[in-house]
Amino acid sequence: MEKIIVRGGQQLKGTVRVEGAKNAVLPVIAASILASEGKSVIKDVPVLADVYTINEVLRNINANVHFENNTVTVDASKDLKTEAPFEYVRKMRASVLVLGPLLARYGHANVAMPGGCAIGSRPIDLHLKGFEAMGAEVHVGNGFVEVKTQGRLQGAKIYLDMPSVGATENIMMAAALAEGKTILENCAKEPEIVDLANYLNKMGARIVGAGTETIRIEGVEKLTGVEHAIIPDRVEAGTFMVAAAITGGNVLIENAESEHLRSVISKLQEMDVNVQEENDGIRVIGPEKLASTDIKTLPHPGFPTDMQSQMMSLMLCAHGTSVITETVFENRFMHVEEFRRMNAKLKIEGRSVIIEGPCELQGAEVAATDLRAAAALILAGLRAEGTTRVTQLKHLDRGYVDFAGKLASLGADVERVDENGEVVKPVEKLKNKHYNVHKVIAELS
Ligand SMILES: CC(=O)N[C@H]1[C@@H](OP(=O)(O)OP(=O)(O)OC[C@H]2O[C@@H](n3ccc(=O)[nH]c3=O)[C@H](O)[C@@H]2O)O[C@H](CO)[C@@H](O)[C@@H]1O
Ligand SMILES: C=C(OP(=O)(O)O)C(=O)O
Repeated sequence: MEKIIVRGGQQLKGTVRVEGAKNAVLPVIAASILASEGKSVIKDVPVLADVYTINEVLRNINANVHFENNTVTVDASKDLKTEAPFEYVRKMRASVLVLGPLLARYGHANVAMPGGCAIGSRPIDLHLKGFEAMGAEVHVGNGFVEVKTQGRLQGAKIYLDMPSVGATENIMMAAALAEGKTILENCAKEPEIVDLANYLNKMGARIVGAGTETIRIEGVEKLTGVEHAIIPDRVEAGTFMVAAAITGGNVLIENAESEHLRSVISKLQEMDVNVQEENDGIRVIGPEKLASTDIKTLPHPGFPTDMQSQMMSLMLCAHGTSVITETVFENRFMHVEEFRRMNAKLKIEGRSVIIEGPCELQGAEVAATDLRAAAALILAGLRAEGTTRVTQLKHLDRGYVDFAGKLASLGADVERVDENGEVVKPVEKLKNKHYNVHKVIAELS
């Protein structure tokens, strides 16, 4: 089994560059199948397992997809199939984002139901209610959700019970090709929603209001492939900000967009971390003594749930009592048990975790329970006494490009090895696993 081995105690110094955002690129790649003519060229794409998974979903429905030099090219101009099987949705819930585009373009989609995952039950009822409001019939059975409509979808007024990111994206993509006007209220305001709307508008869509509570979409008859560069990953940036802070280091996080990170910056400052906004990114200088604070996760612009476990690592090292309250997902505390193995003093009370810091963190063998927990355990390992070994790295590879390598370039004593103790290069491994087969097929055809 592969593991990341961290020997704690090094202060991180230097510059690290943030990749394109996983949570922006997945909906953008899904949206590319709305283009019935022209090629879509998506740039600044991170080399992540999730990107390969969404590419596979698209290939499986007959789109032509290439991924090279951080660029994904999609040609969806020929007729596509309208089904996405469970093997992809199981690996990555964002596969359900093909529902809206397929429904809007073909009047039909049949996608495996995503099911629960380590952070909560994660239903898609709001996506489906939106499609129904636009005239689609929804049928759930045998582990699949089938949506269909006679003729085009009809624009509608839709109020989301909660500002779901995925529902906002799926409905916005469907409405882009619907007949008439859709008004989507109480929608998600995340930067990734704005990136998707910008991309759709370049394709020919007519969307206004993305990034606010109300999005208005005037449906158009067709969309065309275009070029688009993905926004920087605010969660990867935030994770490196914590890495700098937890080691008392001094790191410039290049390409980090401070406007997307206001809530994270504000909490770090409350903890006495020095955060400086520079022209090319954000510099973070860790203090000698971290102050405690409280955090409540909320939809954007509130504190992001995807930074909750990393901030928990930092709070373990802060002086005083800190409280984290998770309001977005009902089960996103699986990492607490793993932190306890590292001598962390914390307890769960309902939807909150109470942390008594500073804890004398000790290196231990721990298992990642989800994507962000993987990063959080490695961050704690940077500060712990002794050696930490983190397993279950499939979670990490979903959302971080060579996390161990980037930390090592900042001076961390960290390496990723396989069961024989051989050093693993995750990016090359991913490329070899996924890319070559398709390259050969493309060259032969
Ligand atoms: C690929 C991607 O972009 N993933 C992000 C996206 O996930 P995702 O789009 O799945 O998250 P949502 O915003 O939809 O989920 C937020 C909450 O709404 C609930 N809900 C959602 C849809 C629905 O139909 N019914 C319902 O009850 C969920 O169970 C959850 O409790 O936003 C989350 C919240 O910021 C992030 O943690 C994920 O990293
Ligand atoms: C929860 C996350 O992603 P996903 O929605 O793809 O599971 C995440 O990025 O932290």
